[in-house]
Amino acid sequence: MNTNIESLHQLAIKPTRTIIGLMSGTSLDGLDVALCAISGSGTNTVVQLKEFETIGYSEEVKTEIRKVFAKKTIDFQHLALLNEWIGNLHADLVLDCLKKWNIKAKEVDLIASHGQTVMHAPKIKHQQSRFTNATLQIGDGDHIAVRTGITTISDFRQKHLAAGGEGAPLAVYGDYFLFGSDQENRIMLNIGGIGNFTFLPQNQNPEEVFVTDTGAGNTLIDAYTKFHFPELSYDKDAQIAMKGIVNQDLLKELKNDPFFEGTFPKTTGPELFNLDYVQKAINKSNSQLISVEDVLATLTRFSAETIAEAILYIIYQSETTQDELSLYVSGGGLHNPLLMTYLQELLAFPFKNTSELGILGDAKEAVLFAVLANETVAGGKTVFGTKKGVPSVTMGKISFPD
Ligand SMILES: Nc1ncnc2c1ncn2[C@@H]1O[C@H](COP(=O)(O)OP(=O)(O)OP(=O)(O)O)[C@@H](O)[C@H]1O
Ligand SMILES: CC(=O)N[C@H]1[C@@H]2OC[C@@H](O2)[C@@H](O)[C@@H]1O[C@H](C)C(=O)O
Repeated sequence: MNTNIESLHQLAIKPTRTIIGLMSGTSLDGLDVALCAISGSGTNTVVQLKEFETIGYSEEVKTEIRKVFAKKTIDFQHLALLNEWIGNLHADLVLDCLKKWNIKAKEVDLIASHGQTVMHAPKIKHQQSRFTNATLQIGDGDHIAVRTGITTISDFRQKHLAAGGEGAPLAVYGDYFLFGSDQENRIMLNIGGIGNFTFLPQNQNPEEVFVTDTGAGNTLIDAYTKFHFPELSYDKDAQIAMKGIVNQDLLKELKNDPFFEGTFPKTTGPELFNLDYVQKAINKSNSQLISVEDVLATLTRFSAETIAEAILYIIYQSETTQDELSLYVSGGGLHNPLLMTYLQELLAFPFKNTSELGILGDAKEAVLFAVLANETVAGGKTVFGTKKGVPSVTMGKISFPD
């Protein structure tokens, strides 16, 4: 037997596995690195977050990724170069973290790597009849495994596509395993570049679990801020948006897109929600003369309203009353005070931070990929029923270091 298969078997039967989850999302702010101790699997999964770091990307890295990110036309050679380059970059960032944490590579059982999404193309977006849903993450797992010496599980989204999903959101699996409760109905809301949420009913029936993207989270706020203030990558603490007022005509036009009329669940990305989207809405609503501050206030309100409307619709469908619900927020949007004030205005139930459930909000997505890798080696299929969007599969490809 290949010794790698034997070691995989050994780590699958260990009581606790040390798994590093890596997430680099649509905001291109950096790589989230979460060192987790994970025992059990499925709904018996227990995670202890041992260490967490977000390592900011340098301007050079952001510039190289932006050359292909969410673009229809790219230099194909550059994409091939980046696939290897990002793999090795992520491997180096993991090695830096291990050094800082004083942990040896051989003490880590697995790396779970999401990679960098460069294109998300559900059929509803590309609308080409002969092709189905597609998504592409780069930063190949073989490079991470060879460079770190740690077995790496990566490219989680392709199995989801193969089994009929849109390749996202994957958060639902980890959310259900880690945060399902028989004490309350829960909404696990993540506000990254894109917003998404999982609904976890108190009855804990996996067939009633639900997940969807909601539309823009921070991505339009970030893009518009960067366009007008090139030295800034986001509107820190909503300092700019707070000086503006919401323009109702622009808001109405921003919400006037087929994405919002499509049935749930659905997924999206910066392929749709980008500067061009904002510019078109400004032109159509004749709001060319409004201030940058007003546009940012309106974009912030747009994110809040579309998140809130999606949540309220799903709650209504599930016949859950609002006083039986708690909402746990994670992702960078949690730190935007204006966005959070708007959301709280629109949703009447208690807001909590995922830290109250033992996982730091900023770390949640990286932890979720560690949980997915744990399922791949030590778990099994959880049956989420035939509901579109949550295929009952384990995900990820295994790369051995030698
Ligand atoms: N203090 C703050 N004030 C305002 N916004 C903030 C603050 N801190 C973080 N953010 C927002 O959070 C973003 C980063 O969020 P996060 O890291 O969750 O995104 P991501 O993982 O890249 O996204 P996705 O999950 O959609 O792929 C920043 O780009 C910024 O818009
Ligand atoms: C294709 C892709 O990378 N999608 C991301 C993105 O960021 C948020 C939202 O859009 C979500 O669908 C997904 O990430 C999280 C981790 C998910 O799959 O649950």
